[in-house]
Amino acid sequence: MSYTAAENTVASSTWAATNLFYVLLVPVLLLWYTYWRSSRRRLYELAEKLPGPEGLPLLGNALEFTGGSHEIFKRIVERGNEFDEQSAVKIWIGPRLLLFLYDPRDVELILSSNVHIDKAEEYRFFKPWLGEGLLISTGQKWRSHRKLIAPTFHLNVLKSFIDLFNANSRTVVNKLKKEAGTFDCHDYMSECTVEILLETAMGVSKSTQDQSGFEYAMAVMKMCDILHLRHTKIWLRPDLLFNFTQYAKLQNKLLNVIHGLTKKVIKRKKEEFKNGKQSSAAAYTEENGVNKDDVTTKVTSVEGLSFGQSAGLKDDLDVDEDVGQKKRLAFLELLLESAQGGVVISDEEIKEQVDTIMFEGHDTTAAGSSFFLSLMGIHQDIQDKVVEELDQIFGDSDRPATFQDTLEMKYLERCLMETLRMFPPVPIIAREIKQEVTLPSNGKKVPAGTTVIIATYKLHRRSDVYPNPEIFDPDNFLPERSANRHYYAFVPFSAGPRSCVGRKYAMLKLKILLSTILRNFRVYSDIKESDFKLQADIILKRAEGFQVRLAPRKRTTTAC
Ligand code: HEM
Repeated sequence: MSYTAAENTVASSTWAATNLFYVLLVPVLLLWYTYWRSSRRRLYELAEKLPGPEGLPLLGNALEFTGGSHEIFKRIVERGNEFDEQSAVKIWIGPRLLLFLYDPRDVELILSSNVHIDKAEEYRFFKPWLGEGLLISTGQKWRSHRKLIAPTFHLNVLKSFIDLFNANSRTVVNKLKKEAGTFDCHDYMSECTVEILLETAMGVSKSTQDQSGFEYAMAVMKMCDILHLRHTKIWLRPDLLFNFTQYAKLQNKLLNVIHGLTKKVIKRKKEEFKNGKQSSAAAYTEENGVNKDDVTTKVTSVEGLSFGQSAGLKDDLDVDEDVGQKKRLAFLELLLESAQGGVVISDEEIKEQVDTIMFEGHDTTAAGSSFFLSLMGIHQDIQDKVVEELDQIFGDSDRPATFQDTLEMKYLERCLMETLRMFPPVPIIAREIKQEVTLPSNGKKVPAGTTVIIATYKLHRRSDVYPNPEIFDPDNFLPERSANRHYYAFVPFSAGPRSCVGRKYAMLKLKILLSTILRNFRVYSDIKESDFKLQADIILKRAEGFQVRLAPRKRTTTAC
């Protein structure tokens, strides 16, 4: 078939246009690249002066992140040790400059700031899951939602949860009785944590819950695996490539499970709210006659520490308990009440905050409690001391714990702190630096555009701060040892304006849960902490699972 004159004209002009496009594309790309490099000149100049391992052209140090989670974690820790003399270490992931900080003075500079509050670019992988929830939002939205949510984790509200913490701890003890031999305690801790969150922060009563708690916990764990892969595998970072992988399909399935639960929780709570039904905590308090006067105690600092952070540090959770009998609402109740006018918070925003609290409140405490049980299993002498303290508090009684009891669990608290020191469930915190800063530790300048990573795991193992940092020693948190320590040398819950909003909730719940378990069982572990295979996940975990054995305690009765 031959071309007509008109077809020939069209073909040749298309060809000319294509040629022109390519002729123009090259200089445009060159121009763009020159502009991009020159706009980053300051970043390259300052980065040059920061210490760090050599990288490859274009890829930088991205190849350090190959292999499984455990290998990556091990490699990063070993590479970090090579730079022990330095207070900060830079790496490049492609064009992104990352700076690891582990000197308490530098950590203070970032965490105490009201300016450096923007989360790193990497947090965007959470978006399909958590939307603009408290963990990743920024600016005015974060500020107003933080102001709204922080009071729902006030000590006065938390005290109304104590009976539910006790009841759920008893349930997990009964479930654990079925375990003979070695098993992974994380599954139990995870399920129980989800159920406690549903009953307390979400106010959904046990009778309306179903099996979805366990399903949810498993989906969260798999979601974290996918997010972790996106953090470490450079080719999974762009959405364009990720969306073509099998991980994207799996992510959609998991999000259906996760969002399915949150939507169900909000729907139920809205219905209850409409019908004027009170929350599980309020109902429990009323039914069981919890002393209302008990709800107005002053802020309590234990052994020089104030619920998970150094006593010298204060945040918006440490406001004076001066509200008297004024009613404070639990998390979801308050959000629903605030949503009535639709001005303070929208339905979509409530969903994002519920997803955020369910994630942040669940996986972190599940890991913390599982590490604690593993360490008790290893250090039998330390476990003896914890049990001795519990015996002094409870004697032969199998009564539930009160708030006052938790204040007396001083040795258990030290063990918990030491667990969070050695195995911080959130091993790194990342911020995007929008303004150039000078590091107090070495006077070096950090350029705007850097992703600063607070390396909590490494910070907590500094030998100049903690003598024998690799040894599990609860006495590290004796008041006399903590007194002169830099406040920012212990930040398992972060610190400053973006500190963990669930810090007090977590500490109170962990004390009741773990004391209940130890009042009922002796814990054993055959794996020493030096042999733990730590996993570089979003949340720090053991790759081999949290393997422990339990034996019933002699004086144990059916319930405590
Ligand atoms: C042992 C338990 C916990 C640990 C170690 C922990 C640790 C942390 C850390 C390190 C951060 C800062 C993260 C970052 O900046 O990237 C954080 C933030 C947060 N945590 Fe926790 N957390 C725990 C339990 C909880 C609980 C029980 C809740 C809620 C019930 C919770 C809710 C949150 C929220 C909402 C944020 C974001 C706060 C903001 O940016 O304003 N966490 N947590």
